Formats: sequence, structure tokens, C-alpha cells
Amino acid sequence: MKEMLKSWRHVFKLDPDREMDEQSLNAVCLSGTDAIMVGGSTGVTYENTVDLLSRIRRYELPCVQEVSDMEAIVPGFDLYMIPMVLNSSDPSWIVGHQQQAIDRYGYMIPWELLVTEGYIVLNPDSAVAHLTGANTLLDTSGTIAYAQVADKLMSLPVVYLEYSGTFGDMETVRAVHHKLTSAQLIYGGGIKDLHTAKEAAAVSDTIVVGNIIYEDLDQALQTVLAVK
Ligand SMILES: CC(C)=CCC/C(C)=C/CC/C(C)=C/CC/C(C)=C/CC/C(C)=C/CC/C(C)=C/CC/C(C)=C/COP(=O)(O)OP(=O)(O)O
Ligand SMILES: O=P(O)(O)OC[C@@H](O)CO
Ligand SMILES: [Mg+2]
Repeated sequence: MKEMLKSWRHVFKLDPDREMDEQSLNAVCLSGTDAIMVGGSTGVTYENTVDLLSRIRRYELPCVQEVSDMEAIVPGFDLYMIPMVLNSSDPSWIVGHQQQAIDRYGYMIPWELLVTEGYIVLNPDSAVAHLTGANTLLDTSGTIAYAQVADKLMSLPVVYLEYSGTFGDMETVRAVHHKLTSAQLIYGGGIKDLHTAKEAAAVSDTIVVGNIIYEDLDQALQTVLAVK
């Protein structure tokens, strides 16, 4: 499954803390997207995650959990994406929560299913930037440097450029992409239609589409066409 992740070009991110009716979930799961990622920065619980996973499992597509709270880790996902927010001002969001979770779950951890994401949070107004105290005042060179910490110093499999809630600077995304040797570049933030999806897909390996699913489902479904 870890190998499959590399081929994913489009992913829908569903938030367990938000409502979705069956018809909308059906449309998302049959949209042609490569996978569903389940996660959010706040309000994610064991209960709302189990509920969403069990509904998604009626469909055949891969489903991964992006872990933001160790209390909400649910068995049964295909992969577990583990963020490390590299530009956080608080080390607990880089290695602290991860160390505590490993200490707690110990021998139960299916290591072959864990994928570490080197997160670079770039929208100062996002929930995740506030939560993690991210230093979002980075120019392109500073952003590349974080990406290279992930790719070259830490050998992380994924660099995630996170503009959650706003469409990012595509020149910065392109520049980061060019500098990566091994890591997969995931881009997320503000993709709201086919046009923005195409722009982001052109400069990254994988695009993640989140909020628009809940705001305008028809536009969200169009974004899949950007990678087909
Ligand atoms: C049997 C079994 C399955 C055992 C468990 C094994 C397992 C999977 C162990 C995991 C061990 C481990 C290392 C866990 C990590 C624990 C943890 C809490 C790490 C911290 C992660 C972190 C840095 C969180 C900060 C927030 C963050 C980066 C969240 C990612 C998702 C995100 C950015 C969503 C966007 O947020 P959203 O709510 O949509 O925001 P908007 O409001 O802007 O839309
Ligand atoms: O919700 P949006 O802005 O689409 O961002 C997607 C994803 O990167 C959020 O973690
Ligand atoms: Mg969101």
C-alpha cells in the first residue's frame, strides 16, 4: 500500500468533524479519486473517525488516516499518515506527540503502515497554523530549505505543502517540487474547481482537496478531472 501512495495524483480529505450525507459520500467515493484521507486539525475523535471509516469501507477505494490526535487512532485504515510540522515553533508538533504516541502504542504499531509527512504549514490564518504555532512567514527559499530538511536530511517519504483554506503560491510549489530528490510532494489548500486543481497538479505529485467538498460538491468532483 505504501507503494500505491506514490501513484496517487488526487486525494479527497474528509473531516470526521463535519457532516456528510450518504448521497454526497457516494459521489465522493465513486468520483474516480485515487484515495480518501480521513483527518482534520480539530474536533477529531475516535467515535467520529470510526463512524466515517465504516461508511467509506462500503466502497473499494483506499482509505488512509491522517493522525492529528492519538486518542483518535482507529484500526482498519490502509495507511496511517503521521504529520511532523517542520515549521512549528513548538517541538511537540514536530516530534513530541509522535514520541508520546509511540510510547503509548508500542508493540501494537504496524510500522509497515506508517508514512511520515514532513508538513510545511503556509497559511497563517488556518486552524492548523494556529494550533501548531507555525512560522508561516517563509519566502520561497526558506520553504525549499524546510522541504530539503525533510527530503535530504530526514529522508521522509512525503513533503506536504499545506495551505489549508487558501490557494497557495504555485511558483513556490513548483520550486519545491524541482528541488526534491526522493520525497513525494503533496499539495493541499484552496483547490476549489477544475482550474485550480490543474494548476496545483501541474507542480506537485499529489493534490489534496478538502473544504470545497463541503461547500460545493459539484465543483469538488470536477477537480478529479485535473489528473485524468
Ligand atoms: C492498532 C493500531 C492501528 C495502533 C495504532 C498505531 C499507530 C497508527 C500509531 C501512530 C503513532 C504516531 C507516531 C502517532 C502520531 C500522533 C500525533 C498526534 C502526532 C501529531 C500530528 C500533528 C503534527 C498534528 C497537528 C495538526 C495537523 C498537522 C493535522 C493534519 C491534518 C490537517 C492539517 C487538516 C486540516 O485541517 P482542517 O481541520 O481541515 O483545517 P481547516 O479548518 O483550515 O479546514
Ligand atoms: O481544505 P483545503 O483548503 O482544500 O485543503 C486541503 C488540505 O490540505 C487540508 O489539510
Ligand atoms: Mg478542512
